[in-house]
Amino acid sequence: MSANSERYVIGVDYGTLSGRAVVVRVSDGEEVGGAVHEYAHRVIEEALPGSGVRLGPDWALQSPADWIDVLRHTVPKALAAAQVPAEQVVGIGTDFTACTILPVTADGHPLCERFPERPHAWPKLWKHHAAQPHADRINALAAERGEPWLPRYGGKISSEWQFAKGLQLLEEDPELYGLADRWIEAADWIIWQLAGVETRNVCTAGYKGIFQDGAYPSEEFLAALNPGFAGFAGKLGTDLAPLGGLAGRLTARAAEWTGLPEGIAVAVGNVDAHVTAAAADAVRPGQMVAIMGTSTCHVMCSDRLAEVPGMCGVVQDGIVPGLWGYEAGQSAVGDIFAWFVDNCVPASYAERAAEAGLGLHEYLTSLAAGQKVGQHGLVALDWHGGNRSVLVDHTLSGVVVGQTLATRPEDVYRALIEATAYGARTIVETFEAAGVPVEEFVVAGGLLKNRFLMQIYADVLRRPLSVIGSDQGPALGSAIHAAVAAGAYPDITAAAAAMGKRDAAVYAPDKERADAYDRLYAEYRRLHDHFADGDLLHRLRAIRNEASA
Ligand SMILES: Nc1ncnc2c1ncn2[C@@H]1O[C@H](COP(=O)(O)OP(=O)(O)O)[C@@H](O)[C@H]1O
Ligand SMILES: O=C(CO)[C@@H](O)[C@@H](O)COP(=O)(O)O
Repeated sequence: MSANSERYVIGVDYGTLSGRAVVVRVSDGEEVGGAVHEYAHRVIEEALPGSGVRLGPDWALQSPADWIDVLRHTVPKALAAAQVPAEQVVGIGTDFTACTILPVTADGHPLCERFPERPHAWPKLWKHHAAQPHADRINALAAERGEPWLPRYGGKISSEWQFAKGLQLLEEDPELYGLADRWIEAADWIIWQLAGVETRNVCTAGYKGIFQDGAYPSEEFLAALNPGFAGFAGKLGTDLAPLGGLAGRLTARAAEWTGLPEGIAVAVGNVDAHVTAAAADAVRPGQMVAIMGTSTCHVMCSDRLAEVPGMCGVVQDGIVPGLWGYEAGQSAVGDIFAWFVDNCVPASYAERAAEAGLGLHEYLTSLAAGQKVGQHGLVALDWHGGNRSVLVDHTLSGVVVGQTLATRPEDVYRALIEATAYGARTIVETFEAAGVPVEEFVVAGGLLKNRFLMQIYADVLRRPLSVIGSDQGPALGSAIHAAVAAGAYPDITAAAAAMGKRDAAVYAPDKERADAYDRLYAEYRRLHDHFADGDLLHRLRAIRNEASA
């Protein structure tokens, strides 16, 4: 095929701090150009932009204007970097963090445009954890009534999800709740902006919107939570669009933002984690893909339906049509290392790192890598951002046990990395115990760059790690969905086989280290089970909240 008859697709990935676009060749998945745009407002955690209105603990918001800026900046830059004429682009696909969700009017305008001084008018980012009390009530009532959907979510829904955040909106700002004609995932809102039509994708509706077997939780259930909540599902959508489907065609307005031709295919919205499975060509049953960045998401297709305790969810067609899609997760992974580096390392370390020409992560890693397994005498719980799986409790918090006067920053840094690996092993073991085998563990995401960390995971998990062949997994995955929506491939599996990239067994476990880690993992599990009921950690959280109210 001559260069100017090649077809290309654009994948846009909306992350926690930035958005990126890649231009991808349809025939083989080659990424020919890309661009990143940092959100001007980053994560809004302390005060609202403009008004300065203070936010409570565990709040995390984003700005929709930042998302449009990503389209304006990254797509033209990525096209220029790729030296691909816009006329050769046949489709665009996007993925978002989930459940990043916002109240909008019937024509799609975010309420924060009209009410910028009201916290509940803004999109709540996935890691907004202030709806935990609402999630607790939903879980308690669902368990009491034996709601059939609850086991599909491992026995508990998360405070990150649509219903918990929606109930918080109703109870803390009922007037805004009334003004919100629609309550929509950012994953679907961005498609509305691109294609001019409101669609709801199967993936976010199934995992974050409790849509199971063709229905949301009943009006009766919702009314029992709060009579004003009875009609909440009316703000969602029941006509769900399949993954890889065509949501619509690029509007003139979106063509102007992006420089792309009006009328090209816009793929149905999707989630960053779930699209990455296609990017790694890992959409067959038993291939668990761990997307390791600020948080870790574990996604896996399976041909069997099982109730895995503490999983985020199992959704029919949730990753690719025709299979059950499972998701589990760890709320904070890279975020824990970032917290440590930002708050717990003395200036002398920063100086030595700078002298060595290293960042603090790399410097601490180089020091930690010289130790034997267990030499630091520590075991930690990776709960600094709460526990998504398998405990589903965001009011749990981090624990480090075994510190002495000899404990050094690199010891704690290594213990925190190990804790996240133990958390991943807990998830894998829980799936297998529930009858859903994990046959291959595939890693994607920003933490791949830390080879020492990857080796710890291989040793702790006692299994080889396969690695995605792209450092822009979600954006590549979105591009693959765009190719399907544009009709270039019959389905996601075929497109993933042609365009996705994976190297098998890149990290192999070392038997001696794996044996040593078995002992430490047993200690982690004891500590995990000891603190799992949240008795002490919940009390501490309540004291903190009272003191900072
Ligand atoms: N060398 C490193 N070792 C371990 N963690 C790192 C390293 N460099 C960055 N991080 C962490 O990786 C996370 C960013 O991951 P990335 O995949 O780029 O982001 P995102 O999850 O937002 O897509 C941050 O939380 C940061 O603390
Ligand atoms: O919750 C999900 C997927 O369901 C993720 O979007 C969320 O953890 C955010 O992921 P990142 O840490 O931004 O990669």
